[in-house]
Amino acid sequence: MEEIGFLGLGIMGKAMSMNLLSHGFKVTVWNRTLSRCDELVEHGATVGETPAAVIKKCKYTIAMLSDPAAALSVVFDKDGVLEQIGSGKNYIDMSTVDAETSSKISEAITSKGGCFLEAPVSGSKKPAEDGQLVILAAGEKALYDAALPVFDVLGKKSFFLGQVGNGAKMKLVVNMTMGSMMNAFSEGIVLADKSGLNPQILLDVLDLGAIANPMFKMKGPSMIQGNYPPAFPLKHQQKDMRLALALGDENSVAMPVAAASNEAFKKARSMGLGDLDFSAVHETVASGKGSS
Ligand SMILES: NC(=O)C1=CN([C@@H]2O[C@H](COP(=O)(O)OP(=O)(O)OC[C@H]3O[C@@H](n4cnc5c(N)ncnc54)[C@H](OP(=O)(O)O)[C@@H]3O)[C@@H](O)[C@H]2O)C=CC1
Ligand SMILES: O=CCCC(=O)O
Repeated sequence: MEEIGFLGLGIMGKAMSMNLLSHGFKVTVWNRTLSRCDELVEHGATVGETPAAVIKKCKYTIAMLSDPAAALSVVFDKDGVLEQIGSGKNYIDMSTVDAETSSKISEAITSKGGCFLEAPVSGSKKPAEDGQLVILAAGEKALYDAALPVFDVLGKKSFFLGQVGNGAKMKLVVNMTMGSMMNAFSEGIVLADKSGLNPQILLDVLDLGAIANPMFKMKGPSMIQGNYPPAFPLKHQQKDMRLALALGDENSVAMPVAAASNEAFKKARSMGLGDLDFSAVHETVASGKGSS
């Protein structure tokens, strides 16, 4: 595959573009805060001064941006993707956004002759570093097929889910489930502790039973310590809960558990925890500052 463009070098974008470089891809990077490109340049990347410059240079460009506002801004604003997109150019947005945002981007790109694929991912910082993401792609099938050599480096499994919007929806359903599980887990840890049990033993018991899962196993020990080093920032998890609840509204699906979990994540944001890992929602229970 030719040179890959990469827009957005946050926790995920940095790990993913680093991974592409270490697998021999030529990568041209851009980040809103340009200094974040420096480390990638040390590992062989080139810098594009604007999203438009990256699109001009590369046949394939990937974006990994924080939220719908960022994804739209990078495409539609001055010096954005749309200024250089056209026939022969391919844009793959791997950010977690809602189906409406993704469709807007898709329409703008395809109406100028470019190809579009949405491809949000499951898996966090470590899976991104290790090329173990799960890729949830939808849109132009020919672009999906062409991108498989890249997805094979970034992930352990790729799904093609059909029309644009299906990847975004699948991602939101997964993260809605994950966010609700995290709240139940936090309450369990605090309940064990306050009722005189050893939370570490709770982790051992959970890990041997029917609800054992990698998230509890990986995050439980640091949650008990009150440590929340950011892998998946809490502000992004709350964004995903919000977008999933909107999807529930559109489809008349009652989601009382997700709604309560969203309140807990909002509370955590109001406590200044938005840049910590999403497991920091534990503090809303542990500190006695719950959503009531
Ligand atoms: N972290 C995780 O575990 C996972 C995250 N995701 C999703 O991936 C996406 C990226 O997440 P992550 O890397 O963790 O997030 P970060 O907060 O670490 O990075 C966000 C990136 O978006 C850029 N950005 C934010 N606002 C704008 C804007 N208005 N214009 C241009 N660029 C902007 C930031 O640039 P700047 O450096 O200038 O701020 C940065 O490059 C999100 O959609 C998230 O939900 C999906 C799976 C896992
Ligand atoms: O969107 C973030 C997902 C985090 C994960 O799957 O562990």
